[in-house]
Amino acid sequence: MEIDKAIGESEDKRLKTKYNNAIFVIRRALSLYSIEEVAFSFNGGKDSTVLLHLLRAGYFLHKKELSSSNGGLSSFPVRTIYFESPSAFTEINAFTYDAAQTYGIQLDIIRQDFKSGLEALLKANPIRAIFLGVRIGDPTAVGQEQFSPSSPGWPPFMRVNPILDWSYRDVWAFLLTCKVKYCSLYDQGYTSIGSIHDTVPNALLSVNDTSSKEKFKPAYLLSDGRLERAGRVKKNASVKNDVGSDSQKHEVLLASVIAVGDEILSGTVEDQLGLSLCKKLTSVGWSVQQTSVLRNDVDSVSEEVDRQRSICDMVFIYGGVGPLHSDVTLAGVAKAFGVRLAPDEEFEEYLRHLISEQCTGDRNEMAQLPEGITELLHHEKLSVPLIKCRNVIVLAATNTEELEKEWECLTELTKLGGSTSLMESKRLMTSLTDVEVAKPLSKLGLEFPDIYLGCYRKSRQGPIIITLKGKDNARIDLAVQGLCEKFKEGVFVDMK
Ligand SMILES: Cc1cc2nc3c(=O)[nH]c(=O)nc-3n(C[C@H](O)[C@H](O)[C@H](O)COP(=O)(O)O)c2cc1C
Ligand SMILES: Nc1ncnc2c1ncn2[C@@H]1O[C@H](COP(=O)(O)OP(=O)(O)OP(=O)(O)O)[C@@H](O)[C@H]1O
Ligand SMILES: [Mg+2]
Repeated sequence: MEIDKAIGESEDKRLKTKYNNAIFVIRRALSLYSIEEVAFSFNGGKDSTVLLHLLRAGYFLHKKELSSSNGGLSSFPVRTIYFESPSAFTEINAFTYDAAQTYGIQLDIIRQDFKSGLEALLKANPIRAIFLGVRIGDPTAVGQEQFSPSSPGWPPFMRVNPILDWSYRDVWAFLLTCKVKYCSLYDQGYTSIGSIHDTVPNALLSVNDTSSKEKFKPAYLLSDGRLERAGRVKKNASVKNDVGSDSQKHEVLLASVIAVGDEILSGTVEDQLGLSLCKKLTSVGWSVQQTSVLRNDVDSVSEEVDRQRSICDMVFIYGGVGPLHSDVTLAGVAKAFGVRLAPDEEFEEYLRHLISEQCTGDRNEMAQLPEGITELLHHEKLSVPLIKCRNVIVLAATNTEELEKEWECLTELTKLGGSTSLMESKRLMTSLTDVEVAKPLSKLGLEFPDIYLGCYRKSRQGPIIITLKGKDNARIDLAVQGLCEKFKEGVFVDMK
């Protein structure tokens, strides 16, 4: 079998591992289900094309083991389904039909939507499992395993995803190493192909050319595989790096700060990062709603993150980030969002640079990130990008110096401060007793509902410090004036 031979002869260790794992999944499926009970969902895309060749190789190896025959593979008996749509690219249709002919595949063309088509297919055939070329990073891969039952509301069958853990680069390494044909659109800058209405060549492959027609490099030259869908026209708005939508622009943004560390709870280590973060957030106009310290425990983290992410605009979490057994923060964040941790090739690359000589094996546990929700925020000053999972920022800092650097980069990258309207504030000190100020202060609160009034004392007998905060300086001045009028002159000292 030429594919098995090509991979065997390749020196790409990673590709060999991916290939062997995929073949293992295929052979497991072929042992669990009879050949009449399986189907292959083929659409001429690159992932589908990889799967076609893996399935042929897997089937060949499976058959060889059963019959100890050494013959070639002239036909491929796995039922192959193609959902043909009027909005498919002609190149995709042509490639799909061509491949079927080349490899002796009997194509079942379905001209219905996925769900209805599958319902009819399963009614008419004993199919129990369907092979798909779904990969981590695809929007539909979230929550899937290599064997995943179809979703509730879909006809019942097993989705088999042999290349779920393959990266964009793995796909191209396979297609190029095996020298197999793929759809011509990939050589014209298309990196992921949907319909003619939502797919254009990937702008990241654009070649600056003086002639009027824009040219593109082939898909396999895209260096950052995470951007393979950049050629898909987005259904809803653009990806934003800045926090706070326009509707929130004039509201105070709410933050929650979470520390993870048994050592903080036992008093062994003092948490200085929380204090520093609260100061920083406040200084750029955020309102910190809560700080919490959690045990190094996945469920504690997931429950707290889940709660805070729905209440606050942004959650900042630190501690418990790394490869140790106690480093559970990312697992907790993943669980809070109902996704799993999955290897992130790009992050792995950064870590490899950082700890290259200590890196053993082909998997780095630290490179596992919450799947489908993670955005890496790069900054030239950081050796490893910051991790942002929707509205949760995972900080790797372990001391205030490191935090300082991460914060600086974060504010530059996300406009943390720029998108919010800064709060104005004033502080007053008085030696009046708390009994004397209590009532007038609560009255002031009712008169100025838009002004935040905070009080604290440095000691039981010492002076009281009153903070007034709001978005409008004039309103703060008015509140201060209102407060002073309730007392004798000179009892409040302006602390600036
Ligand atoms: C064979 C097959 C099985 C599918 N099974 C499911 C499923 O179990 N659950 C689900 O939500 N979507 C299922 N889908 C739909 C895909 O997840 C996804 O919606 C589709 O591939 C995306 O195509 P689109 O971008 O054209 O909408 C299935 C699709 C195919 C082709
Ligand atoms: N119209 C379709 N007919 C049959 N199978 C399909 C169809 N659309 C999607 N699939 C299945 O879903 C998988 C994932 O689709 P997806 O579009 O992500 O990958 P692809 O088309 O193989 O490659 P690309 O990401 O380059 O478009 C396919 O590999 C295929 O198994
Ligand atoms: Mg596709």
